[in-house]
Amino acid sequence: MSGFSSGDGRLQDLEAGPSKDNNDLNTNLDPDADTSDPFDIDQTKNATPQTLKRWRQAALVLNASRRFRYTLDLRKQEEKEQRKRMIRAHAQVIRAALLFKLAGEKGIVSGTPVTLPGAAGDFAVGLERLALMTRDHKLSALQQYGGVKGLSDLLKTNLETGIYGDEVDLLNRKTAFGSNTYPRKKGRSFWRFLWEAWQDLTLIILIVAASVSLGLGIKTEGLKEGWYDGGSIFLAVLLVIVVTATSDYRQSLQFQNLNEEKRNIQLEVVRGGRIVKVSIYDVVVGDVVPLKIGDQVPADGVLVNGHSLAIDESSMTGESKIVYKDKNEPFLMSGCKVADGVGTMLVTGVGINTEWGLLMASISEDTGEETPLQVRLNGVATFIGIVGLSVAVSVLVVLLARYFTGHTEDPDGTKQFIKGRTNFDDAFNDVVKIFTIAVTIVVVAVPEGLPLAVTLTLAYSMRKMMADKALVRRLSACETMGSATTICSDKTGTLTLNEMTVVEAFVGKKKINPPSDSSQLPASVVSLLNEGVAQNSTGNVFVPKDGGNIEISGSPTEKAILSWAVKLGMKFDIIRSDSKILHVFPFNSEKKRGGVALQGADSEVRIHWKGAAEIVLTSCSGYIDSNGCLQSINEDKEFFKAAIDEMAVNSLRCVALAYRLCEKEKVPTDEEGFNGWILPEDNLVLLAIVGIKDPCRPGVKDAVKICMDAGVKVRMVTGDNIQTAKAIALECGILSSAEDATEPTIIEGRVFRELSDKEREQIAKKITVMGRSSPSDKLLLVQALRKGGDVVAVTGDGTNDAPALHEADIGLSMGIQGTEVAKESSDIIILDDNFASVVKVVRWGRSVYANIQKFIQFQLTVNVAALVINVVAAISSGDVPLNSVQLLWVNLIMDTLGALALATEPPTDNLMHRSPVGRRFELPCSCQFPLCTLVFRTLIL
Ligand SMILES: Nc1ncnc2c1ncn2[C@@H]1O[C@H](COP(=O)(O)OP(=O)(O)OP(=O)(O)O)[C@@H](O)[C@H]1O
Ligand SMILES: [Ca+2]
Repeated sequence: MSGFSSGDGRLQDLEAGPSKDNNDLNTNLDPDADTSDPFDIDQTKNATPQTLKRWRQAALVLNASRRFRYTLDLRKQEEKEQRKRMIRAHAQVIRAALLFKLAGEKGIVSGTPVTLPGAAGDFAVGLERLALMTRDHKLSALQQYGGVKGLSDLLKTNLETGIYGDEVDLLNRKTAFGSNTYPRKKGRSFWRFLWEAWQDLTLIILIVAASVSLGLGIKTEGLKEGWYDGGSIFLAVLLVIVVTATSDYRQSLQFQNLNEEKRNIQLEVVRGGRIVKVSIYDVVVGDVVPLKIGDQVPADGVLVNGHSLAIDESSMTGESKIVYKDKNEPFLMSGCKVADGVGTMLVTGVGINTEWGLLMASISEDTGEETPLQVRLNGVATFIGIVGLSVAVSVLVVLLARYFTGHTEDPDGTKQFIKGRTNFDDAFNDVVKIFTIAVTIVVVAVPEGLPLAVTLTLAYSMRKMMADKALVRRLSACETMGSATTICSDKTGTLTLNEMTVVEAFVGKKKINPPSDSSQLPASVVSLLNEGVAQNSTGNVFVPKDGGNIEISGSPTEKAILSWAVKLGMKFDIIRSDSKILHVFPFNSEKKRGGVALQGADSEVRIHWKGAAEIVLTSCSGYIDSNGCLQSINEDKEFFKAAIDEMAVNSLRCVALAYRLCEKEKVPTDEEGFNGWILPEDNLVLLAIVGIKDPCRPGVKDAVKICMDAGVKVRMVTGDNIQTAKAIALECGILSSAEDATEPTIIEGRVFRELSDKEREQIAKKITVMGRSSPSDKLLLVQALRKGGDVVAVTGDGTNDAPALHEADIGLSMGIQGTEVAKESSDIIILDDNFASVVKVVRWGRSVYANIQKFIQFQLTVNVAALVINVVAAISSGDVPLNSVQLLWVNLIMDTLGALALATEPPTDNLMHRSPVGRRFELPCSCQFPLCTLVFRTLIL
């Protein structure tokens, strides 16, 4: 039977899982070995619906609704997909119906799309017409308004500086066009849960039995004495119902809150010239929203400008197709993801007026799912259930036989049943009693509480993890995290603070000290540098008119470089308007650089590149020296390489800035040409190399140590320079000494990539630090480690980390720096981006296993004890020592209260001093759990 370990009879420490010398971990890991056992699903994360269906069918369940609570509803899932398709097809009709219903419930949506033909509020364009235009992708309508520019005027928006954005303005927009919220499907009420808890086969049988026994009791013994049996059963049943309903209700509230949390995305919009962070619910029509790779399109809108902007519309259309957006295809649909490129959009439709909003309003989000533990405990429960059932049947047969053959006596010695003499009422009464006993034995024996206990424990640790800054997106991640054997963490932001400052700068061969002292440089160099920084950036610098502090926004690396340039004297707005951007190649982790083509006032076309220093350096053929003269780089390449290495060894992140001129003939003339234009990236002229400091997070060293003690290996997979990676790894204790740091302990992504599958699998275990990795290297590492039997947790923030996050046993995304796409592929979101929080998650995960083990021991001993006593007694004396009322109370305490109590046991420090349970968690089974406890319990009972 699955779920039962091979069991060598040794007594196990409860919280330990398998002991340290357990190295059969690797033997049964072939992922597709032995699929004959339906309960043998070691990863439910990417399990097929067929597999899930199979284990459900294989489980012996008396109370399906109880055991499969909070598991994935396969049918509903299908319905959801259908609904999505339907909404695409009949959006208008559904919207009308929904609004009608809402109006009936009392009109609560502001800005209901009424058919205002012309204007809406202060605006010269009506909501209905806007919605129609976006919905049907009507380019002609947009042209009628005078294109995006004309539309923005109608919406009183400035395409550069956004809407004005004060309270009055926002309110106006909300009343005219609605807000970006949608009516939620209401959660089920407590009464619903009560009602459902009652509909449970065994409980119904018990209620019937209780009624019969109550009636008979009162009839034969009078009201005063006779209520006792039936009444207690009633009371027990009632208690079970109330406790179950209450815990279910609380859980559902918890999931609702979590969903709220998940949906409340924070994003940047441009308002009043500055970039501000707002909640997705606060986006209004007219907002100008910058989009970059990994973002979710927050509302319906049109493209203002964009560069190779590609949108993944699969979440709406269902087909995974990447659509490129440009002037001819400017309509953006809410809910889709940016797959590539950068752009800016003008919001034209929000909330219920978008298809996304409609979808959200009409689909209830109960993301049930099963966890590996649940599956395997179902196996255990089924096994025990079968045993219990056979015992119950034999007890029933024995008791009935003894009764009808006249072998049973009342306490006063008279025979209970004498053929022909005992009247029907008495006999019926006694038979009902016997029957109740049999049913009770089934109820007691079938441990429906087992799978339930898992959910309870998981929900509890989920709540606790939340308090520890980890938002659990998939429940099963809690438990899987407890069995993790390795964590592949990225460096930037997780191990480090992500607070970057430029601390070293080379211009030419001259080290500028302090790095922002522009007096050491000729003006021509400074202005070229400033141009490269200001234009080749996704960040923004906002200088308040009233002379407040300068606000710099963007990714941490961008921010560091921008503020360095500001100190050098860069006037962001002026430089931005001095030259025209022709084309952008946005920064991505694969190429590790980003570029931009500019046309200056002198109509010269310059291409600026900025990226990982040693990579940009290889494309340079010259450099500008500190006097502003162009030099050939050939003899000096070694000098620059050494300079980069030196900065990297001091744990600095190195970024190089370079540029080149572009011949006029090579510049495309039309939009089509620009879209396919690959910016020339050879023959560059190096402008500067900057070293950016990003200090280690305080506390990370301790967290790494805790992991090591717990037998969880920490690996660093970073896009940064390998020397920088090494320095940080040493600093936070991932590498113990510099001598350790040889290949393959520390390896470059490129080297790893080029190995064969087999070789990769072999060396993956040895890798501790991987530098200059691309996101696909991360995926390769995860695959190799998993093949080798590791349970892998992966952290990631970038969009292209998504495959690795998906592949890993547990994907952890970063709440602050992480993109929406990464978050969506992850199982847990680390809200403070901190590695220490990851470690706390491990601890809670382990406590899940510990609690489940305790619960199983508790439940099994009681179960077996109760069964043994009854069988022995029934066969030997024809009576059972525990009557149904007593049995019921035992069961009640075990199944429900026991689960509640043991599920919420907090973890002990001991948990983090053991090796991880790995992929095969051993459940304590009949041959393992302490016999003495069993005997003891049997005696007590
Ligand atoms: N905005 C940027 N513009 C230009 N170059 C950048 C930018 N951001 C990072 N880089 C360069 O690219 C390199 C790696 O980037 P990548 O995105 O792959 O790693 P990361 O995600 O920042 O690091 P980690 O993987 O540790 O989280 C950096 O070392 C830096 O030199
Ligand atoms: Ca990264």
